[in-house]
Amino acid sequence: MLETTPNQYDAVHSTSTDEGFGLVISVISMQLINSTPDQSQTHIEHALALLGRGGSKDRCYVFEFSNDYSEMSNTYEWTNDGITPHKDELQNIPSETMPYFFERMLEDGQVLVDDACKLSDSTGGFRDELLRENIRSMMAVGMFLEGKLVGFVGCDLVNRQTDWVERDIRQMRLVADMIANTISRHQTEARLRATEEELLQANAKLAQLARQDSLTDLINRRGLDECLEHELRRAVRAKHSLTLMMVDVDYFKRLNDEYGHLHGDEVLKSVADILQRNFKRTGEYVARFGGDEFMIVCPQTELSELAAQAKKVLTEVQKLKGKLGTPVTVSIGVTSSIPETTTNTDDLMREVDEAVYLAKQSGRNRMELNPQFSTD
Ligand SMILES: Nc1nc2c(ncn2[C@@H]2O[C@H](COP(=O)(O)OP(=O)(O)OP(=O)(O)O)[C@@H](O)[C@H]2O)c(=O)[nH]1
Repeated sequence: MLETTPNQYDAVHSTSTDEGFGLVISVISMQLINSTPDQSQTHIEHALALLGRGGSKDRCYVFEFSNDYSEMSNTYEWTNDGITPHKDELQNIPSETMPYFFERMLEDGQVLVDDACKLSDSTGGFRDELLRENIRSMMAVGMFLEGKLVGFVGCDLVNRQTDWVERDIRQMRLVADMIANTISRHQTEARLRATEEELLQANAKLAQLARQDSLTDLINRRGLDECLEHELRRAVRAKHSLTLMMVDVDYFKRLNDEYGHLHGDEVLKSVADILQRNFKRTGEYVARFGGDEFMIVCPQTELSELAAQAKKVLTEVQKLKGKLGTPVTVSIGVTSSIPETTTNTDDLMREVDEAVYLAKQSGRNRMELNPQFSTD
């Protein structure tokens, strides 16, 4: 919320003196310099209000041109009590509807009208628009950025007339410069923020890619290491069980050799899909460990439930033959425990590796628990 102190009020009621106007300008300047892009609307409108009240104007406004000057829009407006605002209806006004105004603004950088009733017929649509809004006197002063006209700041007197003097133009030009700089600074800051946001998103995407296996879209070995470490620490703290399951495609090298590498890739993707569908509870992670090996981390799961899930995986993988045309099976090793504070992820990896080895030795296409967790 912007506050105007009693001194500032005194000042805005006395801008007919240089001293009064100087004070108003310094108030406007201070507010605009300190404003951030999200305060832009409030602060620029407040600057227009100070300008309007000080100079007993009825309406003060900012218009911004499109890059090619084909149209202009009223972007900020202040109106005195009892004066109709026009901002909403003055959007994307084509320049060809007011050629007189555009030509004067582009050539002189300002348009001054002491009395709209005295404008000649050659001013066409511009005079008609002023009279339609009951504007007798108006002044518009160009806003320039690096020499380019980007819009204008203006004011109207409604149903009353004045002869603008040099001091009025000078004051308006100062405000126009300050507002132009503020808009430009806010646009630059907004662009900077957008770039920062893009960079953050790109970094997040890179971080995600660094943890993702490109063939299966599962998390990769690096991602698995992070998840397993995290879940292990959680299980130790909460004293609950943690299960690690390894799924290894049987005779995958032979499959590659006989049917080609691309076919091998299809097998890996299909197995990954099956695993993802079967292990998607909160805290469960499916990772491609490398080559034809997958790992699943399951916190707090009953062994009997895991055995059922593993059997389901074995069955679904066998059924891939229908889709892929070649027999596919996997061997599954499982290790599960309530970890000690001294347990580390290498321990779990070694245990699960032993379980898979056992499954391979015992004929493949089966699941083995690490012997110390026999379900018998
Ligand atoms: N198509 C394909 N093959 C891969 C990929 N990564 C690794 N491989 C192959 O996977 C094969 C793994 O073979 P092995 O480790 O000998 O295992 P296996 O033939 O499945 O034997 P068992 O595990 O004992 O049943 C190797 O031939 C690798 O070249 C991949 O991304 N795509």
